[in-house]
Amino acid sequence: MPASTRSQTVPNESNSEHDALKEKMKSLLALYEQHKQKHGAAAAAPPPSKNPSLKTGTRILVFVRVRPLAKKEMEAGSRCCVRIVDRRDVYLTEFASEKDYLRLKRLRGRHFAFDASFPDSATQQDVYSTTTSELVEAVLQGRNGSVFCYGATGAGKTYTMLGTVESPGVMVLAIKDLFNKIRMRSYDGNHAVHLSYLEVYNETVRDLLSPGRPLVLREDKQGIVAAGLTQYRAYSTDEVMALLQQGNRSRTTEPTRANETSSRSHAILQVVVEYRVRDAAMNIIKKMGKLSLIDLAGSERALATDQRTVRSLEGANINRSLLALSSCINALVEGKKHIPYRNSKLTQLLKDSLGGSCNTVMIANISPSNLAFGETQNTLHWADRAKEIRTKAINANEDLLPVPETETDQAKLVLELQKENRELRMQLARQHQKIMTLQAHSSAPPTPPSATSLLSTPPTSAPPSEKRRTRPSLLAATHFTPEAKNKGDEVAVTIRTLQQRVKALEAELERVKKDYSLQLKQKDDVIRELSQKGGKKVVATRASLRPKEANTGELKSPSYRFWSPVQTAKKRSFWDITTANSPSVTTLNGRKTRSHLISEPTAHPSMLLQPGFARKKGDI
Ligand SMILES: Nc1ncnc2c1ncn2[C@@H]1O[C@H](COP(=O)(O)OP(=O)(O)OP(=O)(O)O)[C@@H](O)[C@H]1O
Repeated sequence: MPASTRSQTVPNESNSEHDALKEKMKSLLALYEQHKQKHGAAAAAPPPSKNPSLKTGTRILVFVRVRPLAKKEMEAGSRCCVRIVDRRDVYLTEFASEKDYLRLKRLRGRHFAFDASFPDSATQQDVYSTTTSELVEAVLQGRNGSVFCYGATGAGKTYTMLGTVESPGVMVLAIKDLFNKIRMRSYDGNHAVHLSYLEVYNETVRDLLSPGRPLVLREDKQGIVAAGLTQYRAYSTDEVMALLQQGNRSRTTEPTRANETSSRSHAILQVVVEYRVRDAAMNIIKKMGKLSLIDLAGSERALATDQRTVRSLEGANINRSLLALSSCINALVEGKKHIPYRNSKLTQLLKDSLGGSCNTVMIANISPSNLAFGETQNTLHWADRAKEIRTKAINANEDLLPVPETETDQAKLVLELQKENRELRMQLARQHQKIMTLQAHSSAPPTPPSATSLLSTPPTSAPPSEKRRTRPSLLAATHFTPEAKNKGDEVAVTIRTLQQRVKALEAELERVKKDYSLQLKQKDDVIRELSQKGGKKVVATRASLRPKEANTGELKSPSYRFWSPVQTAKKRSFWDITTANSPSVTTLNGRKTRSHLISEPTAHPSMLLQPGFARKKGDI
């Protein structure tokens, strides 16, 4: 066959094949169209999600932390019965008892899987970043978060939550992170941070920032709240740390057989962040996120602790609230309609964290010692069960409040005025410092002139006008001319001059003080007026919180930032508690608190005192 003929035949065959394919495609498309019309859009949509978390909310994240073997445990010849596998699983080994001759040398073990598990070498930062840092970020987006530490006495709950000065725990790291994140986001003071710290002891709720009468729980729009609980407006990490330290000292502790300074109460630190954002319609919206950090009391069995005295009642109450917590967890896991939150104060307070729309994290603390096998097994079982709890689907702050523009402007103005007030107070403090220095110099005996002072004697030939303009220097007054050096009367004259200058400066300071006080008062009035105009209580302002008093112009303690709606029986300010009024051995209503461990006053408010926190690594 010639090439030309062949070349003609091939396209003819291919064309018919091509047409057949085209026909097939057409019929398939028609079929598809028919199917689409019959089943509608759903046919093309992906199948409904089988992930229950999308329907029922997010799962509680459960982590386990193993603490190092304690000295006592090592001395008692205990063995390590816990192993962390792949940073997730916990392998618990039950060693046969030496007296159990039948099972001698036989081992039993069990695997538990968690979201992550931390070996005894894990740092506080490791624990914080894995468990809590995401919650802090979510709080800044208006979502609530809770972290609670569970475990037997001495398992390391307080260490994990509060930590030590050298290794601060989750509470401190979370607040540090929160302030850093706020600083990065807003430079205009848009975020307000309020803080409260309470304990539940023997079924009573106590304010740890302002210890006094027990608080009553009531339910309002925001959930269960402790009426009269101090809300502290915080501005920096340092002051929060000092507050935590102070609050922790007021916490009820008792030596138990299992732990020398065992926390006998459940402690709840709540940090509320309020801020304003613009929505799509450019309205200003108020948002709020709440972070709850909870250090539960030891979950040990009654026998492990001292059962003879007050401890029996205390232990019963701890067990009661933890039992109530277990019942709630069981009811939540089983999907029951009624969750028995009302069975204890603790569960009432944790209602939001367990069943509400909240990101919840649980850190179960365990000891690695085989002597604590029973407690460890209980904790792991409990934690394993808690994994199944699902909190409500997160609905980033349902109650967003639109804020009218005028109110925002007012709020901004209030913030600016507050800032200005702070600066004025600082200036006042500096002036005060100056006069103190002057007074110290005037009461000191005149020092003989040094070579340098002799050389630096100011020229006497300066024109009178210049002399008047320059402020008389104190140092200049102590300079002696060589001729006057040996003359006693010259010294006396100099002292007199000095005293006159001090007096003049004191008068000047008095005038400055009066000026500043007047300015501060005026600004306070403006702030108060603006707050009242907005129809809202501005919790943070000094004027709205401080009782009316004569303005002496003296520096005030930061106690004005405590906001207690209900007066407590014996209300003390922050500084009162940490200094003069603080008894060296504290028993509050018969309770022992950590403050009995403190012998020296705090050197600097920003320093975390060891006794206020978990004991040192070496002590265990
Ligand atoms: N991860 C850890 N690294 C080093 N030391 C730790 C660790 N965890 C706990 N400890 C130490 O173990 C001891 C007991 O810890 P902690 O007081 O935190 O226990 P607890 O669970 O809070 O006990 P309680 O319920 O009785 O208050 C402390 O001395 C603490 O410093």
